[in-house]
Amino acid sequence: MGRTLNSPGDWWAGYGYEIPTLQGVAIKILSQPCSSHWCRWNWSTFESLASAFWVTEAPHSTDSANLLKRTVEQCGCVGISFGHVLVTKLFRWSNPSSRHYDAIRVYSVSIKTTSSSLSLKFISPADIEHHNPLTNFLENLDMDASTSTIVTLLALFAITWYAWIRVNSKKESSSLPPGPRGLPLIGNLASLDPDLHTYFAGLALTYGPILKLQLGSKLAIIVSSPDLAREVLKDHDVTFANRDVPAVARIAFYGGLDIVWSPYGPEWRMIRKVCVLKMLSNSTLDSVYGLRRREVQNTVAYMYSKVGSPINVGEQTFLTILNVVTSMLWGGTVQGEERGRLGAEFRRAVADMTELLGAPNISDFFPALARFDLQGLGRKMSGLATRFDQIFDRMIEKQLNFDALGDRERASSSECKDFLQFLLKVKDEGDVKTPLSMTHIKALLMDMVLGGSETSSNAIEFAIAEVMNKPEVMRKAQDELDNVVGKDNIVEESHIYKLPYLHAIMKETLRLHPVLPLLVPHCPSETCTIGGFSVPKGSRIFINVWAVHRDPSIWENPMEFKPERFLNSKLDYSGSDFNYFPFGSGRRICAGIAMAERMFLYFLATLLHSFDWKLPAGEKVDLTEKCGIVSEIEEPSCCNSNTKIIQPSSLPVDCRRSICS
Ligand code: HEM
Repeated sequence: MGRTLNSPGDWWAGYGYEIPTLQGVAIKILSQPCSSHWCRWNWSTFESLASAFWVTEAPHSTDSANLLKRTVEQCGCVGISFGHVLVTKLFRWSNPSSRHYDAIRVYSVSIKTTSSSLSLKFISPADIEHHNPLTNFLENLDMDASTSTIVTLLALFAITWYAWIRVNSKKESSSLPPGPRGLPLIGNLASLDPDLHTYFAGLALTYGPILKLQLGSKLAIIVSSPDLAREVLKDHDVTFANRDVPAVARIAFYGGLDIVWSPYGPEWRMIRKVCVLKMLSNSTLDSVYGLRRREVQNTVAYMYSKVGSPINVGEQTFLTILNVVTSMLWGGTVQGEERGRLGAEFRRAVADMTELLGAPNISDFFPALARFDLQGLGRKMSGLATRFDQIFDRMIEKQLNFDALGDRERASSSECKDFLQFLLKVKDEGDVKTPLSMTHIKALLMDMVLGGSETSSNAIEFAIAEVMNKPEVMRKAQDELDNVVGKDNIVEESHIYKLPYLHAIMKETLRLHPVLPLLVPHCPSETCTIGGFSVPKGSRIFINVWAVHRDPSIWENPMEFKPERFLNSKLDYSGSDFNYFPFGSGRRICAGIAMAERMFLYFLATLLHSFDWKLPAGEKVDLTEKCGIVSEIEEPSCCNSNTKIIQPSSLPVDCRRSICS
């Protein structure tokens, strides 16, 4: 069913030829660009449009076929009749009084071109609508010749464009990664499990290391192998350095003006630089070691007062980290009586927020429905965000009043003591290119409170729970601490660099429990090829670091908590090895690694050095994970449950130091 035209200039007007229903086609291969108004397309345009072409029948008579041929010759350079233009005109020439053509049908053709030949392959007419709506439409319109030509041209353009889109979208969908078949409209939403990381890992076993899910109108791509993670986060780092911002994140993070959700660009660079330099760099962290020390010691004192009775380790850890973060931000902490009450309340609010951030939301899958907030997640997030906003407002006001009261020395000092003060100073100084607004400042505070507290405290809680389930690991860590710190000394941050086994515990904890198991979803700014598959611009990319960290082809006995595997390993948190990247990799790697590492090691070292921890005989901590965007232990390691008691054992037998506070 094809015909090849071998030489430029060769042309063919078939009449009832090759395909019985095809009555006539005018083709002339253009060897020269054409100047005729009939033919606006030169050869290269012709080539580029070739895959989305339309051929139109000539009028239904031998004469008109000849006329067609003659006309083509007269025009000198008419290519394949683009849709109806030629035919319409020809028909009018052959029978100017009639507006009726009884046999016009449109067939789509796929045209393959090489430098000197053009082959036409007619797609079965049965597949194609016989009464083309455009033709009918044109027939029924009462137009003069020039209007008709304009309308025809416009329609033609629309058809060509539509065909081009269809051909491309077909091409695109055939090159997308594999994935489970979905239902019309909702795609795979019906089968989506809220524990995304385990659900995705299960799917990867069937569909391979890159797969797709259609979530309403949103395409999700899931990557679960080191090689493909490298392609996304290293080879195409810039393209994937964007975020697909969930609707609830816009609410919580002031429209996404923070570091985590900002699109890649100068504004993101500016706010990230400000935070990293002035809050999260090693030199700033060194300068505020006193704050960490004070908070950790306060927590130890609190635990000491509870020796012999159960404590909620997760809550205490969270509060310690939160106090460190807030005292770095604006000098505020929660102490005394408020500690238990506010700690729990604050923790719940932060956990609720991160849970909402990871929750499947119809507003994301069908953005047109976002304004209805069908699941009420936006409303919930608004309520939580307002509480934080009020705290930020109070702190900012306090800071501004403090400066206005004329603590001149402080106000004029270039040495800003806390981060909020520094941010307000940067805002007032006003960088013209990328100014920092009050909304930016609040968005950054939200990043630090949310990003800084729950991630680190959940990781520490996982570590304590794992260590408690493996008394031999606890013993080794305590032996190392006794050797380096001494039994009756207090752990200082300077000790942590001499504790390889403790480092190994941290790495192993983040291997088995990367607290952001799918990182923060990335989003390509343009369509890209990953693992040979097309990953369309705007899709939501989940990198399943949790699955990579448990891949038996990479890790021996991956489910076992075994810090020793890291003792002689070069793996670190830099994201340069895609077998292990709990903090992500590339441009959007975690901005708080230095702080997380210090807090984790210093706090865990202090807890293990200060107390013996034990579970009731025969008990194990259940480490089942629950995951929004951040994972946590499903059943908190808490005192409320009779079965999961974690306690520092009572003095004088078990407190490991003579000075516990
Ligand atoms: C154990 C603790 C932590 C872990 C495991 C962790 C992990 C991560 C991960 C996986 C990402 C996303 C990377 C990506 O999308 O490719 C991230 C982003 C981020 N983290 Fe952390 N994080 C921790 C602690 C912290 C702390 C303490 C802070 C700051 C106080 C922080 C601030 C941030 C920020 C601002 C981002 C966004 C970076 C960007 O998009 O440019 N994180 N973190």
